[in-house]
Amino acid sequence: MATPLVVSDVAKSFTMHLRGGLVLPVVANVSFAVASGECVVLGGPSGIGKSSILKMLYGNYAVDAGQILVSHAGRTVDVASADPRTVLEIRRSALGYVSQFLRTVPRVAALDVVAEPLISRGTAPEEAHERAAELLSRLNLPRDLWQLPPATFSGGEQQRVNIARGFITDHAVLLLDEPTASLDATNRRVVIAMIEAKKMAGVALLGIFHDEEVREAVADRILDVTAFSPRRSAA
Ligand SMILES: Nc1ncnc2c1ncn2[C@@H]1O[C@H](COP(=O)(O)OP(=O)(O)OP(=O)(O)O)[C@@H](O)[C@H]1O
Repeated sequence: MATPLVVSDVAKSFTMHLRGGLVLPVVANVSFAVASGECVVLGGPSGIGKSSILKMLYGNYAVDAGQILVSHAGRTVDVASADPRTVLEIRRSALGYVSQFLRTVPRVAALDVVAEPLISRGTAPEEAHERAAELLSRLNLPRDLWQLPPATFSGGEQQRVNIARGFITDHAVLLLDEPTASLDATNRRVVIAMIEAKKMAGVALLGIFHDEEVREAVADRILDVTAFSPRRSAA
């Protein structure tokens, strides 16, 4: 079976157009792979480029160089050079992402927000809603919130909706950007167990976790992003 995620020689810099075109190099020569059933955690100090790496992998940020190979169902796609339509297709079928904050859509109920990725992959709405309800109940989201749009939910409630939405599919690769940052200890433990279940199912996980307890519990390997920082020698 092909390795689900292979990153090779990726580089990224930001050009600050409002600052006379100042170029800020963020990472260079980023090379690593995440195997099926493995959870790799991106480490290193604040501002070193951890979130930028996740955003490039998900196709939110363009890359200056390198390849981001995602394998799924016998084919491999390079997210770094894929056209937008292919990126959307790979997100739907193979590449999941739990961002730090939920992007709420007005007037869409929490249960529908969570069920949507399954429905868009062809699961019957009833079955998708059942699965969404299971996840929301596992994450202790009060049942009377399920039919409400999450816009007015607390930070931790929104984060749990976001986690449920990200975990509902069986994507081969799952990117996690501080999914437990706003959670209490009980729900952090639920998320740790959900990550363990994904590993058992053979998913390749790559995440950022500032919480040490969570990091220790889930990480098979910590990858220090300082090694990819072009600014490290200047620091
Ligand atoms: N869209 C952007 N435009 C310009 N600079 C950016 C942009 N996104 C990130 N940066 C810069 O890139 C560097 C890396 O930021 P990034 O958010 O990836 O770091 P991080 O390691 O995830 O930090 P933290 O742990 O604090 O979240 C920072 O210097 C940041 O200011």
